[in-house]
Amino acid sequence: MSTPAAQDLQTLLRVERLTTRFRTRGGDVTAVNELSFELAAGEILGLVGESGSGKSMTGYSLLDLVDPPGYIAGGSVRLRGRELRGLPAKDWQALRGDRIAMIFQDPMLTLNPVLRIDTQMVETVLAHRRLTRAEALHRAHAALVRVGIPAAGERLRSYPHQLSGGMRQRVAIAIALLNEPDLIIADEPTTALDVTIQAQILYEMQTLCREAGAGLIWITHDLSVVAGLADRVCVMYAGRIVEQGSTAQVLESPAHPYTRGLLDSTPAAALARGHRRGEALRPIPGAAPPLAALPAGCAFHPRCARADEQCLPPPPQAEPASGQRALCWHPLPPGAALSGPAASLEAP
Ligand SMILES: Nc1ncnc2c1ncn2[C@@H]1O[C@H](COP(=O)(O)OP(=O)(O)OP(=O)(O)O)[C@@H](O)[C@H]1O
Repeated sequence: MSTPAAQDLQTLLRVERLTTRFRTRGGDVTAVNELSFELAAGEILGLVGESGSGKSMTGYSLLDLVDPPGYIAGGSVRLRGRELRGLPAKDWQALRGDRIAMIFQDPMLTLNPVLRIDTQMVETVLAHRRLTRAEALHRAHAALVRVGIPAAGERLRSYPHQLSGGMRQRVAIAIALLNEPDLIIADEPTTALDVTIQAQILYEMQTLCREAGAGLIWITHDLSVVAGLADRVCVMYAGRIVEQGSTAQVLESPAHPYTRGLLDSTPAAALARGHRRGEALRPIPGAAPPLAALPAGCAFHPRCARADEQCLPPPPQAEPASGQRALCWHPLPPGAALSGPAASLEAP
């Protein structure tokens, strides 16, 4: 039998009850609410949800990059068994860009506009590795090739403003991969790219994770990206993970009515499930609530056709070990028909 410490080592990342709040004039609001999930080495986790559900803030919280008025209010983040919460700033500097890398929606959060690409990449390598400049440059070149940048040698001598938006994003991704991190957190980095380039980058990221055993958290609102990329999925709503499980489980047989609603309002997913072209998609009625005015109990209940008075107390904690994946009093039964009418979601 393995000890808890040994189990921690097998699990690349273990997040328990991570909570992040913002101080506002009306009082504190909770943007990341008791998040718990695990990630194994070589595994890809898709973090999905509507805008404002807390996906990016989760990424920043994992990297201890929450700026005031935000603050991490509690929880634990362990990387290979090592607790990261409460680490001194110098330890975080050593970790970021080395063992943990983040790829942002905006590549200019990574790139320095006044430095050539080769300078930035070589500095990133040498900050964490005892290599010669020539070796670091070789590594930078290889990273650019890996993300599909043509004429990589020439690009290395460019400044960021000389590159297209798509090219800048690929350079930012190459920088994140430079030191072969254990954990990569990618926040919608391919949303603005052409579909062919997006597909190439998704393929490269998948290969990298499989070969190097890196864990990848891919933040997105796009379920079709998750379907093609992720091994497991966490679905977020109003700061909470409302459902998690394997990609096949969650996308083919969602247990939470919100996941079901997301799927029913996603064109690519709806088409894949046999919707006819031109057939109306079913958007989720209403809008996500502001954090400052979350409904009592399950935050999704005002938009949920399955809701009743039982949904007013907080929903039960999901316990994946027992097979319960959804934070819901009325989860959809396993294998509920997806191609037929969503009777359970339609207004009575
Ligand atoms: N400075 C702030 N003060 C108060 N609330 C904030 C602040 N910054 C972010 N929030 C809130 O935190 C919540 C989570 O935001 P986050 O950016 O993580 O959402 P998201 O799911 O990544 O959305 P998107 O897909 O649009 O990036 C949002 O509801 C947002 O209003």
